[in-house]
Amino acid sequence: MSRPETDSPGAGMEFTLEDISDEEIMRRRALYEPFTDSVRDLIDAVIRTEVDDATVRQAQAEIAGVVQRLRTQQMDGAYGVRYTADKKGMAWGNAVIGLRNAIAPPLVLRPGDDGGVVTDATLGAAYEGPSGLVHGGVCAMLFDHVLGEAASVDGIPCFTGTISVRYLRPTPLGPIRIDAAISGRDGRKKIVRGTLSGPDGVTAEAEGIFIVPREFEGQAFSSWVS
Ligand SMILES: CCCCCCCCCCCCCCCC(=O)SCCNC(=O)CCNC(=O)[C@H](O)C(C)(C)COP(=O)(O)OP(=O)(O)OC[C@H]1O[C@@H](n2cnc3c(N)ncnc32)[C@H](O)[C@@H]1OP(=O)(O)O
Repeated sequence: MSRPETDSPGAGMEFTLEDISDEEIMRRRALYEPFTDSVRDLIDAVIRTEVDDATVRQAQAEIAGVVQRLRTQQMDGAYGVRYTADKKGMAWGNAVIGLRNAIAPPLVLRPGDDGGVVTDATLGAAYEGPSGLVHGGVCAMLFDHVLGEAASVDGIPCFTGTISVRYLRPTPLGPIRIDAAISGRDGRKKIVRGTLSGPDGVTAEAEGIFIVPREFEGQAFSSWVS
């Protein structure tokens, strides 16, 4: 299956231009958002089902049938970081924000009051580490992305150089919120801080050093905050 043309601005990063109208984006969103949500539901159902063995085997055969049908037409490789002609980001395969990635919660980011970014999400059974609690690696992954978005609010994408997470108390599965903002700049480096909160307040803090690749210096892409 052919793919849209890919642009490689450097640093091993590739962006793929999808020259499509807003109506086409809306059409694809309306198609894939509920489709992917139903797979998220499936993941949750698989973890928590208590049906008998025969029903599990029958469900497995039905899922295999669906997979086979979807495999009849597939793109090569991963989805890629796509954007529209007016530079709207469509990272729909992304592990954290991907609209077409059932592993992603997916996070939806919005600008924060402090020039940073904020997101609210609900983390269910698929994100469990200790019993009833969010996996520490999941917290780190979400921080990595949200801090990365906060580092990139001026439209210049950054790579994570170093990130450290301080787990203050356990994060219960359920509603969470992440806030992040740039706290300092030093040449191509941006220092970003963030917090993860549950219903009873902050449960973890993170600090990261995000680096603008040399090739991107002075280049403006566009805001990724969707
Ligand atoms: C049209 C489309 C719109 C796009 C709209 C954009 C919005 C888009 C938002 C996406 C948000 C995604 C958020 C997810 C973020 C990831 O998950 S990124 C994936 C994980 N990270 C990686 O894979 C990075 C791998 N590492 C590398 O590629 C390279 O090591 C780096 C990080 C680019 C640095 O390489 P470099 O530029 O050659 O670094 P170098 O010149 O040696 O050093 C520069 C400075 O940084 C320091 N430094 C270097 N490495 C490190 C390090 N690891 N830690 C700390 N400091 C470091 C150096 O000490 C030096 O400091 P100074 O001496 O200047 O004080």
